[in-house]
Amino acid sequence: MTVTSVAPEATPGTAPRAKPVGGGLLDPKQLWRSTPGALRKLDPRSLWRNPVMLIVEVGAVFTTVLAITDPTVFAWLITIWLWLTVVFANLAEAVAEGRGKAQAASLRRAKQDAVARRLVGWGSETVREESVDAVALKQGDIVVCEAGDVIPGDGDVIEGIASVDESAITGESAPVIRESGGDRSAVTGGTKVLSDRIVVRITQKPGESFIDRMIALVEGASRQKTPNEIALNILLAALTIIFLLSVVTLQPMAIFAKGYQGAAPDTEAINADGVTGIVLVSLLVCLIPTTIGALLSAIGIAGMDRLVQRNVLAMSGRAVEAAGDVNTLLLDKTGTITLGNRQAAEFLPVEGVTAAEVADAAQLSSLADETPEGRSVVVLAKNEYKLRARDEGLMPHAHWVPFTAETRMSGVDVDGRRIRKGAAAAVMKWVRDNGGHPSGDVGPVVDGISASGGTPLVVAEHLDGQPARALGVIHLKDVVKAGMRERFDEMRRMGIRTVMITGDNPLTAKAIADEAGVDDFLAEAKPEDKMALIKKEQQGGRLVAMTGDGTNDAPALAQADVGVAMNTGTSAAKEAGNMVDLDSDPTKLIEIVEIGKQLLITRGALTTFSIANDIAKYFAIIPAMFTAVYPSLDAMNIMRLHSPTSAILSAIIFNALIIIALIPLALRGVTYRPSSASKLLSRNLLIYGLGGIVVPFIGIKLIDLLVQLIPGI
Ligand SMILES: Nc1ncnc2c1ncn2[C@@H]1O[C@H](COP(=O)(O)OP(=O)(O)OP(=O)(O)O)[C@@H](O)[C@H]1O
Ligand SMILES: [K+]
Ligand SMILES: [Mg+2]
Repeated sequence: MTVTSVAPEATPGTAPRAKPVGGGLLDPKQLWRSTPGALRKLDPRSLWRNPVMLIVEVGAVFTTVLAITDPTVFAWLITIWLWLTVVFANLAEAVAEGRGKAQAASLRRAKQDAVARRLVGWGSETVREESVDAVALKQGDIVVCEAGDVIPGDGDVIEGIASVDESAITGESAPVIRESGGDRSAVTGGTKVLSDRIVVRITQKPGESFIDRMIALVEGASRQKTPNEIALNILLAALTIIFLLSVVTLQPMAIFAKGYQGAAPDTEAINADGVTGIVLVSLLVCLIPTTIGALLSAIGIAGMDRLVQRNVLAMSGRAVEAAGDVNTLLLDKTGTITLGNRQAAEFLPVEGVTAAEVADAAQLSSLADETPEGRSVVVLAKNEYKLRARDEGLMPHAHWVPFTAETRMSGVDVDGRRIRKGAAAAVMKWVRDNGGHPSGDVGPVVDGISASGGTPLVVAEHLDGQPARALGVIHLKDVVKAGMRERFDEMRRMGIRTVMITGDNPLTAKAIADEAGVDDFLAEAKPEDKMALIKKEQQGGRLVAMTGDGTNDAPALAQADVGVAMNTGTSAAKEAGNMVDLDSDPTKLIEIVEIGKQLLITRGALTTFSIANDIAKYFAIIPAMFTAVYPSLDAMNIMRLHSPTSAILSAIIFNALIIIALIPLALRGVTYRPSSASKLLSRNLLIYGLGGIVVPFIGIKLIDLLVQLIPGI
């Protein structure tokens, strides 16, 4: 089996976007621009959501008071660095938020002062047009938009067809078609009609438009803590309490040590009253998990931001996390795994019928079929058999039967002749229901096409007063996208099961599934089968991700843990899902899962690093502090720091600087290669756990070498 190669531009979204991601290294200018925001976040009313940092702030207030009442160089330096610790933490969050600000500003421009042309009395004899402010529109209002108008709100087209410039939200300059009925009826407020005229029924509530939600999202304003973040915060708070207690127990030890040693001279760290207040606060700040406390929300915002960079809007942080935990990926065959422009390649007649007759019937039945499949049938018949497409407009008696995923057929009833084309099982049933007998040579042709991965469409006709009969088969060819097998191998290494879903027959499904390398497939699936499959997976405790665009996908999108709606889809689909892909590229789901994984892994890695850091600091400072009073501890004082005060100050400075040093990593995410969860865990424990223990020893020692030059330390 080989993966068919196609031109690279044929696989939208599988290649990384060229868009500037601004990830990379942190721009110092960005730090500077975010500083006012970081200072505003010192307000305890906003800091209370971050318990670890709130404790640091309370400590900083406390040492400020101590430093004022009993000013020493040591007290002031500690105080300054404690405040810097909180500012650096706020800076991490502010920088992460700042990246969405520019995007929010350009979105605001798109929605500025639009005027709506509201139609009063729609549906009655006397329709009147009035001009109203777009913000005054209510759900259910009817508006009209003509070339040059900005669409004043989200809604569904109920009359007409127009080309629309959606670049304001998608960044894509090519115009798109929006028309009443079907899956292309949704329009977004702030986009611009380029040609023709449409009548739109507003579906949004005032102030809750798609653009409003986008602005709130990219600004991080509507970001709620996710359940995992809350759990991690609780864990951090618990660790904080443990460290708090362990710091408090140092006090009697210190007093005892002083009494026992008696003669040892007082230091600024330990005097006859025990450990000084400044030192107690410093120790506490060193030991509580400040690093992850500082970076946690930046990591979450950055994850959302990475999705936005790829033109995906996550409606909640929870959705992004769920993407990282997904176990099962449901992927449509046509358009996701295959290129999707399934083209008619051949007309194969049954015995007693000519290929030209099949082509003629197939073309007639496809005149009103706007699906890519239908159009390709018309074109092939024209090219191969010189059949000029009849104008459907000239056939007023014709009753067109549109294709639905439910019936899996389309066709026409005209002048005593009924023609159907569609999935073999569906059309053969129609033949039998209309008095016909399945002809013997249809089966092998259908199976032959299917086994090669093609889609067979059986063409049948039913003339008045005669039994229905199959005429032949259309061979629809589709091509598996390049690089699919590699992507699915990657998914497998991450422990994710991929399931291909298709309305096609089991033979075609199997051929494509084998070629693409998915783990499993579901053939002859109707929309409701998707829903059933999702529920079954979820009952086994698995998280499921899927994409969809049609109204009939909406229930499944709502049921899935990660439901990615295509922006071209219906408003029902967009409402139901928890993410929207502005590029409407179903392959994006794979990238979304990768981004979610990276978010979780980054958070895990930095938590490990932070806690390992705190433990290392404990062993770095405590011996240095107590050797003054307990000379026997000298053997443990492997770091040979200059003095107890320099040891503590160095640790506090290190503790603050490591936050700044890790902001780029928190924003960019740790790099990872797809592998199983347990392998990743052990690898991260090794790198970030061990690194977290070693780095503070080196960092504190280096800072100590500088700090000891300050007089009074
Ligand atoms: N325009 C059409 N007219 C008649 N039959 C069609 C048409 N398009 C598709 N079919 C038939 O209906 C079946 C189901 O189509 P449907 O679009 O639901 O699924 P699919 O395209 O095979 O897979 P996917 O769910 O990935 O889109 C197809 O396999 C084909 O046999
Ligand atoms: K710390
Ligand atoms: Mg389809």
